[in-house]
Amino acid sequence: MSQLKRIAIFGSTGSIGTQALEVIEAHADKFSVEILTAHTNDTLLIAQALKFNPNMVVIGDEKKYQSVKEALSKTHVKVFAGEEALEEVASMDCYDIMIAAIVGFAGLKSTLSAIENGKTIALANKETLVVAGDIVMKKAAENKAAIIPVDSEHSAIFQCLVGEGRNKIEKVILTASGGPFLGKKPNFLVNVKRDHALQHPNWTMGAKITIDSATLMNKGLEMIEAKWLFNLQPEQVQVVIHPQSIIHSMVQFEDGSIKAQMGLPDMKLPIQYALAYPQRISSKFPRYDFKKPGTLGFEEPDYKTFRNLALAIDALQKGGNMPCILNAANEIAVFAFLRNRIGFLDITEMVERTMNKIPFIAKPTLEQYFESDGEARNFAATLIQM
Ligand SMILES: NC(=O)C1=CN([C@@H]2O[C@H](COP(=O)(O)OP(=O)(O)OC[C@H]3O[C@@H](n4cnc5c(N)ncnc54)[C@H](OP(=O)(O)O)[C@@H]3O)[C@@H](O)[C@H]2O)C=CC1
Ligand SMILES: CC(=O)[C@@H](O)[C@H](O)COP(=O)(O)O
Ligand SMILES: [Mn+2]
Repeated sequence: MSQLKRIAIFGSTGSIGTQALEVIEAHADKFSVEILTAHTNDTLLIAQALKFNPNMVVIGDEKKYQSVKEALSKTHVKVFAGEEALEEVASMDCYDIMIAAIVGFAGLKSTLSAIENGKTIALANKETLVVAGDIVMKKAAENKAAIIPVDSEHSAIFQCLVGEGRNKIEKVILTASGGPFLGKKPNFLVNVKRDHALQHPNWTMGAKITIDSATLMNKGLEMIEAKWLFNLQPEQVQVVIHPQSIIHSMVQFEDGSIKAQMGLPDMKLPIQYALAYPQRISSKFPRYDFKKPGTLGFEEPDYKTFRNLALAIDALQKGGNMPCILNAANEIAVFAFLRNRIGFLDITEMVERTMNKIPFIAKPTLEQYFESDGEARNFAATLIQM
C-alpha cells in the first residue's frame, strides 16, 4: 500500500478548506488530515475534527478555545488557540502538505513558517504572494519547499507548463469572468449593494474573493501572483475577459503556440491536482460537454470602469511595497463594503488614495512589509468616514 500524504488545512472552515476536505474524503486511501485551523467558526471546526480525526486543531479566536477543547476532550486531538499558534503548528513535523486557505494577509505568517520548514504548499492564499512574493519565493527556494498553485488560473498555467522544461514563455493570459457587473458602467456601479456583488456568475467562494471578482481586483491580485509563481516580467502577464470560466488560463510560448487548461468551474479540481501532484487521480467531478450549445467568448477588460485592475497593474509595475499597500487598503475597503459602510466605487477610491499616501520602499524587508501593511490599513480606515 502506498504511503498517505499527510495534509494540514489552514482555513479549513472556508470555501477552499471545506472543498479540500471533500477531496480528501473521496481519496481517503491517499490522504490523511493532520491539522485543521479555523478563525471564528468553532462549531464547524469541531464537526470537522470529530469526522476527520486530525492530530491537532487551531482556533484563531482565543475566546472559543474552551468550547473547542471541551467538545474534543474525549478524543486525542490536541487543541491550540491564537494567532501565534498558527505559526507554531505550521512548523510541526506531523504533516507533508499545507493547504494555505486562510483568506488575506492573515495567512502570510503561517505559510512562511511552513515554507521555512520545507513543507509543500498547496497555495490558495494569493495575498501571501501579492504582499511579499519576493521573500516568499526566495525562502521557498532556499528551503526546497514546493509551491503548487491552487488558484484556478495559476493551476491552469502550472498544468500547461508540465513537460515544457526550459521552453520560454512569451506570456501568460489569465482569464477573468468579468464578475456579476460585466458590461456595467459607473452610473450603475455607484448604487451596487453587497448582496448583488456577492452573486458571482460562475463560482461559489468566500465573501472577500467574491467582492474582489466583482471589482476585478481579484484579477489584479492574480497578475501579481502569476509574476511571482512563474518568474515573469509584468508585461508577460495579461488578462482577457472570458465570461464562461471554462478556459481557466493560457500560456503562450515563444513559438506562438498557446496551451489552455479547461474544465467546468469547480475548485475541487485544482485542489485535488495540487494534492496529488505530480500524479493525476480519478474524480467524479462533472465534465464539460462540447455538445451542449453555447459559445466561449473573449473580450478586453474595461480598465476605465473597473479601475482596481488598472491600480493593480500600476502596483505590479512599480513593485516594492506597492502591491502590499494595494492589498492592505483593498482588504479594509472590501471589509467595509461588506458591512455596508462604503459604496462599491469607494473601494477603488480608498485603494488609490492609500497607494498615493504610504511611502514607497523599493526593496522592503519582511518587517517593512508588515509595517507597510499596518500603515496602509490605518490610513485606509481613516477614509471610511468619507
Ligand atoms: N474560494 C475560492 O474558490 C477561491 C479562493 N482562493 C483564495 O483562497 C483563500 C481562501 O478563500 P476562501 O476559502 O474563499 O475564503 P473563506 O472566507 O471562505 O474562508 C477563509 C478561511 O480563513 C479563516 N480565517 C479568516 N480570517 C482569519 C484570520 N484572521 N486568521 C486565521 N484564519 C482566518 C476562516 O476561518 P473562520 O471561517 O473559522 O472564521 C476560514 O477558514 C483566499 O486567499 C482566496 O483568495 C483562490 C481561488 C479560489
Ligand atoms: C476560482 C478562482 O480561482 C477565482 O479566483 C475565480 O477565478 C474568480 O473569478 P473571476 O475570474 O471572476 O475573478
Ligand atoms: Mn482565481
